[in-house]
Amino acid sequence: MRIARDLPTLRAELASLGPLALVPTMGALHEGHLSLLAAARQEAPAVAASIFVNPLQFGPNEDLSRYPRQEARDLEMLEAAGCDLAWLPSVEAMYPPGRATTIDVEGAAEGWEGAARPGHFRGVATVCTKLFQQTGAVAAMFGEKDWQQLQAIRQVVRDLDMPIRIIGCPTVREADGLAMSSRNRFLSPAERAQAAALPGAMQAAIAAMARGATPAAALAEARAGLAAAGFALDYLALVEPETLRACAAPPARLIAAARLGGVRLLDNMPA
Ligand SMILES: Nc1ncnc2c1ncn2[C@@H]1O[C@H](COP(=O)(O)OP(=O)(O)OP(=O)(O)O)[C@@H](O)[C@H]1O
Ligand SMILES: CC(C)(CO)[C@@H](O)C(=O)[O-]
Ligand code: BAL
Repeated sequence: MRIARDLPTLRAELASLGPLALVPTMGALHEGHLSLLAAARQEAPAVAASIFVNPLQFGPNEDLSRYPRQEARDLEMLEAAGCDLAWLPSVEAMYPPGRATTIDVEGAAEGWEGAARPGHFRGVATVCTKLFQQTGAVAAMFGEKDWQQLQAIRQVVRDLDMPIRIIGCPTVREADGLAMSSRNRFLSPAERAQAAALPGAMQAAIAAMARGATPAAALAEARAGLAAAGFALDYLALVEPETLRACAAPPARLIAAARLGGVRLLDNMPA
């Protein structure tokens, strides 16, 4: 596996690779990331992964400094997964002094995560645009776990006529249903045992609606159950899958964000 940490090296390595599918990550890799790498193999002859903890997408009071970093282990995992190229830019390589351009995305990026984390999707859209430009990837893989992010990136690529295919990949879950996430490691053992109640409550709400319960009643019951289980719910809502506009009833996407202890969990499911 080739490793590049600056743009000249990246360009030199790219010259000897064929068309590329890119897996953008912030590192601290797990099975969810590996599923994106496996899917990338189906999209192009060469596979690249980027690891970059992007300061631009973190708010001033968020967890940038404690975001998990484990580069040596990540590189071993990428190598074992058959990745051809690892792109690990420094913050200076990604954002040299004097930069003055960002990508502001509205539409799918409005509300929900966009409201809870002001500036977050500006940071995500800017870094993804740069990663697409830097690598010239023909396809990029994103997890459905971050559903609004996936739709926001599709919005950017559509609006800016970018010649890249955006591929959404299913959420990989732990045995008890919790969506895998790099931040799950910050759950205490008691919180970890409790965490699967989030997807559990979402599934129960979807099942109740399928049996004829009104969405309002089904979601109210899920909210009450989660509050009783110790979650601080940011949102639990039915939305149109692509626009992320709130909608009254299925068919829809059920999206949720909830805090358990110091950890913010995201999840979503078709409803
Ligand atoms: N459980 C998962 N299943 C499928 N894809 C995932 C999963 N978790 C993360 N991804 C995807 O991997 C890519 C990189 O995500 P990232 O590096 O932020 O990992 P993460 O586990 O989502 O970490 P975080 O704790 O920041 O949410 C994103 O496209 C994300 O949606
Ligand atoms: C897409 C991404 C790598 C951009 O920094 C990040 O938001 C993530 O890991 O989901
Ligand atoms: N996977 C989403 C990246 C973030 O939380 O900033």
